[in-house]
Amino acid sequence: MMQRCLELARRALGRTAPNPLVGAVIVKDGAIIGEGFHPQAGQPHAEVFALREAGDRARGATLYVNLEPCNHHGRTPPCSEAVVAAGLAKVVVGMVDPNPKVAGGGIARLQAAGIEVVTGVEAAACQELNEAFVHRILYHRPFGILKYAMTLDGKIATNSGHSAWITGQAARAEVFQLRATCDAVIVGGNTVRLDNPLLTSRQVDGPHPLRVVMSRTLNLPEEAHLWQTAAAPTLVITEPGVKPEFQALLRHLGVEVVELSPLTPAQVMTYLYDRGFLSVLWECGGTLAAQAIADGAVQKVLAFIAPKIVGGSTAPSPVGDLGFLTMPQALPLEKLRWRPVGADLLVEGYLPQTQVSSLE
Ligand SMILES: Nc1nc(O)c(N)c(N[C@@H]2O[C@H](COP(=O)(O)O)[C@@H](O)[C@H]2O)n1
Ligand SMILES: [Zn+2]
Repeated sequence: MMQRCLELARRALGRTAPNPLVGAVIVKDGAIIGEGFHPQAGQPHAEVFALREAGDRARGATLYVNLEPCNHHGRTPPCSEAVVAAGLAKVVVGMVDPNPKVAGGGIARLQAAGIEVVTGVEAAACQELNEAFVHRILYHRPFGILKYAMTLDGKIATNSGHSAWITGQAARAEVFQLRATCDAVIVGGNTVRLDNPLLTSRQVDGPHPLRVVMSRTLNLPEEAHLWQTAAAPTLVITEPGVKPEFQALLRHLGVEVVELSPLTPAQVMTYLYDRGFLSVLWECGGTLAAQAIADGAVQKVLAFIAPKIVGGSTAPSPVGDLGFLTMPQALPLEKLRWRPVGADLLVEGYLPQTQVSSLE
């Protein structure tokens, strides 16, 4: 039943920020009598949809939900009260809500009403599904994912800068899917100049991430796909007073332009946090990727590795200079996983939070 909750919750991937992904199932006499998921911030919570479907049959039933029912008045009223009012006998919870406004209060409210509560069911899967929400709550920043594609000899382009395509169709399809789950995708000016990317999820009805360009100089081509196609919203972040005429042109083309000082990954993440973002995908070149890592703006790394060798002594690599001089300084990835994607290999891992923030 908890797996079913996670399946329902995933239907809203990429659409709930700043809220978590939540699914709920109500079971009575071995049969599902109500289901729901949280579709979007401002909309009812998953539990409410499940309770609505179950109606009066919810009395004496069991609710399964991957996140503790809320116990506060936010954009919506507390689910704990709705669960108590509906007369449920038992609630099975995947994980406690790290939101300080909830943080065990929902469970305590249910128990005080005589409802049996079981917690920690499929806890690891529940934590992983909402890793961005948890990170946002704990660190007051969106969850950063660095994704890159490289050859087996560690190059993201040839000596001359040519990079299309390193990986095959299956890996590229997986990246489109990944973009659909993230709230923003960030590149630097160099990527716009060299690759002219579209940065959408390629899905007809979206969701698409907000496409963010960090550019100190605004030396960007007027004809870039990002502003010549209305495929998804675009935000250009630069420093105060840079090229006001080009800024005006971008705004005229429907691009949002924001000035930040200093223009650093840390500052950009704080800005995106304030806008309510949960997850940010770094699809940038090596220089910006290194800055993002050093600023603690990357929590997870997704490396697509193509089984080919391109060579080249000046061919770029995915992460630029981190200022390390000895191998023991290298950042070890944790919770490593790998799997084939078509003819390529995807390696996933997490940067240790303490080690990275000590670089700041
Ligand atoms: N248990 C649970 N189910 C859902 O469907 C949810 N969206 C949440 N979210 C929790 O409540 C906060 C948002 O409240 P409002 O949507 O503003 O009322 C969110 O931060 C989570 O703590 N929980
Ligand atoms: Zn709720």
